Amino acid sequence: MRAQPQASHFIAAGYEEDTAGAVIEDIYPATGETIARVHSATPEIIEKAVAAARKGQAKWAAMPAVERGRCLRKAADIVRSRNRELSELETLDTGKALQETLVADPESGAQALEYFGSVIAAHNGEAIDLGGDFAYTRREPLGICAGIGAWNYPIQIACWKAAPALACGNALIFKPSELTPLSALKLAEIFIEAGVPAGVFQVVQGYGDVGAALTRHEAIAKVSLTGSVPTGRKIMEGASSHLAQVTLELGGKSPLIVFEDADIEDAIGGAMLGNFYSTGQICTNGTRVFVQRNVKDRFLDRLVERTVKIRLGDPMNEETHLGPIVSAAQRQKVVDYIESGKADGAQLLTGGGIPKMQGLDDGFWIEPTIFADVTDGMTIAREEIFGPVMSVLDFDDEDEVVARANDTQFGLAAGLFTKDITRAHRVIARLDAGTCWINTYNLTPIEMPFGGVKQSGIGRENSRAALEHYSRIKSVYVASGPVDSPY
Ligand SMILES: NC(=O)c1ccc[n+]([C@@H]2O[C@H](COP(=O)([O-])OP(=O)(O)OC[C@H]3O[C@@H](n4cnc5c(N)ncnc54)[C@H](O)[C@@H]3O)[C@@H](O)[C@H]2O)c1
Repeated sequence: MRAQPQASHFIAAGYEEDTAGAVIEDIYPATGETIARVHSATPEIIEKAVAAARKGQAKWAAMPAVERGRCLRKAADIVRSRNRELSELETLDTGKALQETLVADPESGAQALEYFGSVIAAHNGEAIDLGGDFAYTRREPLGICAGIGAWNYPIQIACWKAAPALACGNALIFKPSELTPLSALKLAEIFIEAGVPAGVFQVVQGYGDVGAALTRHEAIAKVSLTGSVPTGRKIMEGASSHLAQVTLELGGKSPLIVFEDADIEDAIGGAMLGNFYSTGQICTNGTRVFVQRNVKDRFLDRLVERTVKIRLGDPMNEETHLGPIVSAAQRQKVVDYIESGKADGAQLLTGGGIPKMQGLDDGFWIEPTIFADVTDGMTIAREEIFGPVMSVLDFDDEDEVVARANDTQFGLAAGLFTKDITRAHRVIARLDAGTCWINTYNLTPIEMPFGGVKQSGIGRENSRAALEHYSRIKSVYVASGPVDSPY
């Protein structure tokens, strides 16, 4: 299987190559085959991208917002019309089941383009009456922004950053994860087709050093990262060299709380969705499932019954539920966490191994895994695993579970299941998390702000909140009479 792009980077309005850059092997996680080879951006490529962004951004920012919005909505239509092609590419790059990518990946990107393409014309400054004199504010773009992506939702991440950035009149230089370089290039082609000027959305490939070079570049006004907490720290440090703004969407170890009065089948559905979808490679996953003690046995019995029915297999087969993990290194990390869970005395209820996959044995497979009797101090309850490993913990009462849920450096997401709606709101208000769900899990509609607190991040993506992070306010005082000067 080959998915070789025309060239590694997308600069100005077309593909560009510089073979002096380090080679990036793009591997199909289901088979271990190399599907493409691209080169990491050299300093010359980065400078070309910055120069083209300067030109393109000036033109783009001068267009009325309603026209920029029209281009973004056209891009949304093109993404939708190529959904299958883009989904297949995303499946090749990530290994995620086509059953998922067909409904979730390009489509959520299209929703971002459509949403920001629609709301931007109404995103204006304000007029402030000062009693005769007045002031007004302008919402202006920041200039050139850099987007740096993780590998779990490549085209969605590119769109979640590009849509609000471009809507506000910025240019975006996007660096995909080195593990998933392909779909952002297709998005760049689509923007050009939709009428977005050259240089406004560009793609440079690279490892962390390219992300670091972009972050430290003085022309970059803002860096938006989706990635891990350690990378977030480095980006904040790099951006501080010239006080660039940051949006950081980082990792998590989110609590999902099941109270005794919950609809148990729903709660199990939420816990499975929030631990196994995308083979567990979702930042908001509710990987600490707290179940109230008197419903624990019922919960676990049905959870295992339902989990063993999950179908692993060829990701391109639309009947397949779960594909492999993205890379051999990430799979090894997951295996190590499973071993640590066993060594710490958690009870392995199902999974925990590398399955036999006929014809796909060189892929990076792992079974959906459930541990019960997990306690707060165990490594599997404290660290982000980023694989299909669910930890189930018991609790007795509300105060206790809130304190334990909050006892973590992370604060990305949280969820709870209960029929007592008063309790639902009371507990949600007490949880340290940026994105929460009541009686469901992991739904992230574009209209809802998305992001974390504590070490899970800074800033918000999606919703009108994202527009605040990609524009700056200019205040203008307007006098209506002579200057009242004592001199
Ligand atoms: N909050 C969210 O929205 C969200 C969504 C998806 C994934 N994530 C998180 O992402 C992580 C998994 O993704 P990952 O392994 O690709 O993360 P990562 O931090 O290793 O890499 C993310 C990106 O940062 C780049 N990078 C690495 N070092 C850099 C540096 N010094 N300067 C600039 N860029 C650098 C990488 O090349 C990659 O493109 C998990 O922690 C997960 O929770 C968060």
